[in-house]
Amino acid sequence: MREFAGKGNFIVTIDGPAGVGKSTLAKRLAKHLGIAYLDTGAMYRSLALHAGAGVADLSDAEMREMFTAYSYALKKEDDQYALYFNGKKIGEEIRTEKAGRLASVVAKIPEVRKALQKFQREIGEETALVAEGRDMGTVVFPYAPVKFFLDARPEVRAKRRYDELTGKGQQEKYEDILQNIIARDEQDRNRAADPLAPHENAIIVDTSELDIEGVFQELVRHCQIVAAGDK
Ligand SMILES: Nc1ncnc2c1ncn2[C@@H]1O[C@H](COP(=O)(O)OP(=O)(O)O)[C@@H](O)[C@H]1O
Ligand SMILES: Nc1ccn([C@@H]2O[C@H](COP(=O)(O)OP(=O)(O)O)[C@@H](O)[C@H]2O)c(=O)n1
Repeated sequence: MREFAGKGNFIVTIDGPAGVGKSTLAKRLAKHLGIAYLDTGAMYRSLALHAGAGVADLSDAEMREMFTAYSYALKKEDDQYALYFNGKKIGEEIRTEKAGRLASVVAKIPEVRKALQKFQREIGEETALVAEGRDMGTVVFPYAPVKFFLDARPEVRAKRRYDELTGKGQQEKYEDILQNIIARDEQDRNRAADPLAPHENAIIVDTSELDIEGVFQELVRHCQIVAAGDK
C-alpha cells in the first residue's frame, strides 16, 4: 500500500460511538494487516481515572504542567499491543461505565485533547496503525487512506455493552447502560472540541444487523479496494 500519513506509515482509522464495536474490530483488523492497534479511548479513560473529573477545574497552566508529567507508550507484547500510562500497563480497571462517563467529561477539555492527540500522532509516526476513537479520521490522522465510521442503533450498542459487562461479572442494568450510552453519544457529538462525526471521506458501516464477522469482512473488503487502487 502507498506510504501515507505521518512519516509514511500506513494508518487505518475507526471512529464511532460507544459500544459499536470499534475496539473489537480494530484489534482484529490490525492483526489481519500485521500492524499495530491503538485504543485512544483507553488514553482518555486512564487519564480520567488518574486525574479525576477535577481536571476540568484546573487552569490552563496547571493542565499544561500536569501533561508534562504524563506519558503514554504503545508496546508490542507477543501478538498483542499494550498501552502504558505513566509507565504502568493500562488494564481492565478502565473498562467500567463510570470510567467511560469520566472520560467523556475530561474529553471535552481542549487542552486535554491537544495533549493526547500529540501522543497519538507520535505513535502514528513510529508505526503503522489501526487507530480507534472519536476523532481519528477527522482530527488526528486526516490523511489516513482508509477511514471507517462504525455506527449502530443505541439499543443495539447498549445490548452489546450489557452482554460484555455482565459477561465479565459487572452488575449493570440494561436500562442504565442505554441511558449512559445515549448521554455519552450526546456529549461526544455536541461538544465544541473535536465532536464525534464521520470524516467526509469516511466509509460508514452500520453494524446494527451485522455480526462481528460480517463487519470484519466489510472492513477487509474496503481495505482491499484501497490496496488495489494503489497498485
Ligand atoms: N457487530 C457486532 N455484533 C455483535 N456484537 C458485537 C459486534 N461488534 C462488537 N460486538 C461486541 O460488543 C461489545 C462492545 O464492543 P467494543 O469493541 O468494546 O465496542 P467499542 O470499542 O466501540 O465501545 C463487545 O463485547 C464486542 O464483542
Ligand atoms: N479519540 C477519542 C477516544 C475517546 N474519547 C472520549 O473517551 C470516552 C471513552 O471512549 P471509549 O472509546 O473508551 O468508549 P467506548 O466507545 O469504548 O464506550 C468517549 O466517550 C469520548 O468522550 C474521545 O473524546 N476521543
